[in-house]
Formats: sequence, C-alpha cells, structure tokens
Amino acid sequence: MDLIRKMPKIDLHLHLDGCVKPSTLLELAAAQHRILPAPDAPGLLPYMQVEEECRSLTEYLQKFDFVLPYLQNGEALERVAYEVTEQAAADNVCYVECRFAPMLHTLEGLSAADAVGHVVQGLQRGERDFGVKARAIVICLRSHDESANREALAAAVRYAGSGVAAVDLAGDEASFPPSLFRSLFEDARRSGLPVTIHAGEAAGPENVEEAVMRLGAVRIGHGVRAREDEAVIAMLKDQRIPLEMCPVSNLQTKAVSSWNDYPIRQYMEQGLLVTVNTDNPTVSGTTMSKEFSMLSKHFGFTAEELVRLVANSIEAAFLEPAEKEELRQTVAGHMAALGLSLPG
Ligand SMILES: O=c1[nH]cnc2c1ncn2[C@H]1C[C@H](O)[C@@H](CO)O1
Ligand SMILES: [Zn+2]
Repeated sequence: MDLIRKMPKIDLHLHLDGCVKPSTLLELAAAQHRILPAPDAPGLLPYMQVEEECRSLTEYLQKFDFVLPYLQNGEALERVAYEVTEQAAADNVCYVECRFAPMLHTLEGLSAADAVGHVVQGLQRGERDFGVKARAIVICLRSHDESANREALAAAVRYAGSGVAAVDLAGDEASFPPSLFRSLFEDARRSGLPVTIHAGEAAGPENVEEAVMRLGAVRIGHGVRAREDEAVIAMLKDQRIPLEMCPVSNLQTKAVSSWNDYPIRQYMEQGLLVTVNTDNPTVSGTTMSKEFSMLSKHFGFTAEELVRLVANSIEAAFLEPAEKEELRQTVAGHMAALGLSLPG
C-alpha cells in the first residue's frame, strides 16, 4: 500500500462535481447563506457518497443533485477545481484531466463560457501551487437538449488549447443512446477538440461501437460492457482506443455484478489499452491509491502491472506530444526513485 501511495499516478477520468470535499461544501453553503441538512462534514457525507446498496447508474447520478446548487458561481467553481489539484497532489497523482458539464453551473446566471473560465483558472492556480499538471474536459449531457449542448461545446472551443483538452458525453446512458448526438459530435470533431464518450457503462457494446465509429470518440469512458461483443473488442484493439476504466465506480453503478466479474485483466490480456481512474472520489469514496489497491487485492496486480497502467495513461493523455514527453520524463523520474521502471 505504501508503494502504491508513493507511486506517481495519473487520473484521466474525474468529475469536478463528484469530488467536492464535505468540508468545502460546508464553507460554500455558509458563504452563500444556504442551509445544509447536516452541520458537519461526517454528517454531510451520506448525502454526497453512494452506499454499498447503490443499484444503478441512475441512482448513482442522484448524488450529484445534492452538490450542484452550491456550484453556481465563479468563486465556488474555481475553488473546487483548485482543490482537485490539491487532492491529486496529496495522493501523488501528477496529472489529472478534470471533467465537468458547464451547463450544470448556469442556474444562477453564470454563462457556460464563464463556468469553463473559472474551472480553468482554478486548475491552473493548482498547477502552480501543487506541481500537478491539470487539464479540463467539457461534458455535454445526454439529458440536455441540442441547444444547451451546443452552448457547452462553444464554451469548450473558446478554451481549446488554453485549459480545455477535450469534450465528453455523460449522464444517463440507458435512456439516451449516443446516436442522438451525431450532429453535435460532428461539430465537436470539426472544432479539432478530441472526443471521449461515456459508453458501455449502463448500456451495451453497440454504444461503444457507435461512440467510436460514428461520434469519433478517440477514448471511451468505462467500456465495461464492450466485452459482450468480440467485434467491438477487436475494433478497440485495432484502433488502439484507450478505455478509461473506473473500477470502484463500475462496481457501484452495477456495470458489473462483482469484482470477480470485472473484465480488467481480460482486457489487458486481449491487448486493449486500459487506464484506471477514479470517476468521482467523493461520490465513490475512492482515490487513485484505493483503485490500485483494489486491483492488487482482487486481481493480484503487481507493481510492474500498475506501472504499465500509468504508462498507458500517459499514452492516452489529451496532451500535445511535447507536453506528453515532459510528463513521461517526470513520471519516469519518480518511478526510478522507487526502483521501478516505466515502459517506453
Ligand atoms: O460514471 C458516470 N457516468 C455517466 N455520467 C456521470 C458519471 N459520473 C458522473 N456523471 C455525470 C453526473 C455529473 O453531474 C456530470 C458532470 O460531471 O456527469
Ligand atoms: Zn464518468
């Protein structure tokens, strides 16, 4: 566990509104003169974190409704983004891609572009203070209409290359298949921003295929159910599409029924480019170190195998080649100090 904690790690799939600290929520609520249902951090946690008995992605997503009312101004957004980098540094995560849906933060008059601007500012301040590299990913939501999603996309394009690294599609996968978003993502691709899409989490492998082949996704969020179709697995392998797997979250949302059933080893043996991420540290009660510990506990992952996952994340990162090389050098240096070598 100590080696896992010290190991330099990368988190490519983490939602801003899924990692608000209860202690921060208390302060945000006080500053906004809002009443919370509990007076202290331990009392708030059950409102912000799923229980063992979570039955589905739909139930999991309800936890986000609790924090969103407090994330409606620039100061709050900048603060939670800053704390993403602080939390990353505390777990030796040296690069983080933090995703969020700007339209969820416009309920009190903030524009989508301003929301993105504040998050980017928080991440950049965190980069300076904590020595963690950070980029934002802008999420379009499955439950939002075309015009809301176009506003989110326009905000992403405005910050493309200056803080925003990609666009994503998230939300209720079971009710809204990716095919509904073809025209939106055609425009996203035209803008030059890379695309990652949540798929194969709460619906089948056809969504993974659609996301890659029709929506132009160059990475897939989760992809757990891709295993139900050999042709989809072959496509992911041939096109070297990274999977952003989030083991603890995937168990909670019932993308799989048990650890025994989790296809991570199978995917690695099939030659897929697997990365491991947290999804929502507060909602899921996890950290990168916990994710790696679970893999070591349930699948016997060795230190070398965990290092391979970190190397995969470097390959999958939405960074320019020179920045990626710089990240590789940093990670390789930290690994070497622990007696570990980063594969090329
Ligand atoms: O695992 C997930 N799958 C689909 N949507 C998700 C997941 N985790 C968070 N979200 C949604 C809820 C958040 O409010 C939104 C923006 O971060 O993204
Ligand atoms: Zn996610």
